[in-house]
Amino acid sequence: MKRTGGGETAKRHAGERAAEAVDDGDVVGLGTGSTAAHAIRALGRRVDAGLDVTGVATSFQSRELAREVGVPVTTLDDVGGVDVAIDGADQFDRETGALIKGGGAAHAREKVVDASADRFLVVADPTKAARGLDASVPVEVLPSARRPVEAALDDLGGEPTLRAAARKDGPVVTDNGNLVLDCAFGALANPDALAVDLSGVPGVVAHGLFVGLADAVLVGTEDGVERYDYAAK
Ligand SMILES: O=C[C@H](O)[C@H](O)[C@H](O)COP(=O)(O)O
Repeated sequence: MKRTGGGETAKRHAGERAAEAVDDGDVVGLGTGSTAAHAIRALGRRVDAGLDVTGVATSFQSRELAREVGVPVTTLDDVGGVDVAIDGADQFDRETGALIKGGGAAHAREKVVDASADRFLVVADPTKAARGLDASVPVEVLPSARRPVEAALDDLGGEPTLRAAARKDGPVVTDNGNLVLDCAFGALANPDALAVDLSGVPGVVAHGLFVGLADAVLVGTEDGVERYDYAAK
């Protein structure tokens, strides 16, 4: 999947604002992607300044970055849930706060961590804002289930494409050892219903529709941050 651009300054503003919302003693879900990375770096600076936090990583990449910037990491096994999760999005519906995630193929672990959060803050740049959702939905599938899942996605009105690796011959393989089908549905008339349908397909590990999870989306701009609040969960 093509990673969307978005200005680095805007992403940094969003990430830094989210990191400011973390309290001393919090367990923090560490999202994946270029915008969440700004939040992890900002958290690292707050840890240097004395903040006591522990992170739960959502991917190999976010764990590596956390270690690099000095944010101690633990696992959901150890803590059960997080106080606040900070994560990016590929597209969000301004009206409802529904998200499409998984541009970095990390959405399975992200969903577990983000859903376990008391507060889930999404960080984004303005290119992610939309009226409704119409981006392709990443669907992580067991390798052995690829063909039947493709058929089921087709039955649901989607057009699945196996995500190819950028610097390896063959497909993207997720941190969980699975494949990703990017499924185009066009404009999503009912994301909630589609989310339920996708979750019910045998062989689907996780899909990138995050409906009713976000408490707020912080959209960085060149000058500051716009905040959208939602009544989540
Ligand atoms: O799998 C990756 C994640 O869902 C990311 O949070 C999402 O793709 C947004 O990434 P970025 O902030 O780099 O646009």
